[in-house]
Amino acid sequence: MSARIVFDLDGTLIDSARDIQGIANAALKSVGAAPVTLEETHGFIGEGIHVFVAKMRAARGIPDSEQERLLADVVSRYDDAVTLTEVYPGVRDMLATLSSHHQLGICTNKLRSPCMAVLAHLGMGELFGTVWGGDNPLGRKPDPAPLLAAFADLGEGPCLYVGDSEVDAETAQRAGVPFLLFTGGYRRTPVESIPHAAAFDHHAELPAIVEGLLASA
Ligand SMILES: O=C(O)COP(=O)(O)O
Ligand SMILES: [Mg+2]
Repeated sequence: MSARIVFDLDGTLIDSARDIQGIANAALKSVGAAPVTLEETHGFIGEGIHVFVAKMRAARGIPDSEQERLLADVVSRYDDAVTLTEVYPGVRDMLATLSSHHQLGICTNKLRSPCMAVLAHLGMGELFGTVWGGDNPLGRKPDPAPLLAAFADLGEGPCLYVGDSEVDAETAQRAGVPFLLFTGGYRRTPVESIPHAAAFDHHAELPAIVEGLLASA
């Protein structure tokens, strides 16, 4: 049975935290603040770049009045922040396998422009029938609207959402679709506390999980 499978991006298909840390620290340097660590960066990703910058400011005691200036600084560097990003092990084979039977899409809170830039840089731009970024007019995850729109773009068939975070799990729940949790991304809480239909540690596991869920649906 052909299904519609939508993926989150940061922390799910790609490990982009080093690039995001780099542009965050360039912005922090411009206001004389100390850099953020990779671990802090993981904790700030997932709710869009506005929230990232707000959390980054809070961690360094930078006032609200600096939000827009820092946000503009980070966004201005975002399209070029691709060189340190890595595709998680097994992702390319997994996508090749799934795309031969199913329709694939992306629903991320990353802005659409850097999302398309990093997908193009990694040679993955052609695999997805639809891409919804965090600056779409319908809303941002955990609002289910962009996820539902992504599924609608992909036509017919059962729906699955694959992500790495608490926000993704809530989005799937609100959209009424099964959630598949990649445990190796940027989640902040234990796997057991994040609602999921299935969890996996390596992307090579995903095609069999998908077929199992579709067979039992
Ligand atoms: O917070 C972001 O900018 C993007 O994160 P996501 O791809 O995990 O939705
Ligand atoms: Mg994510």
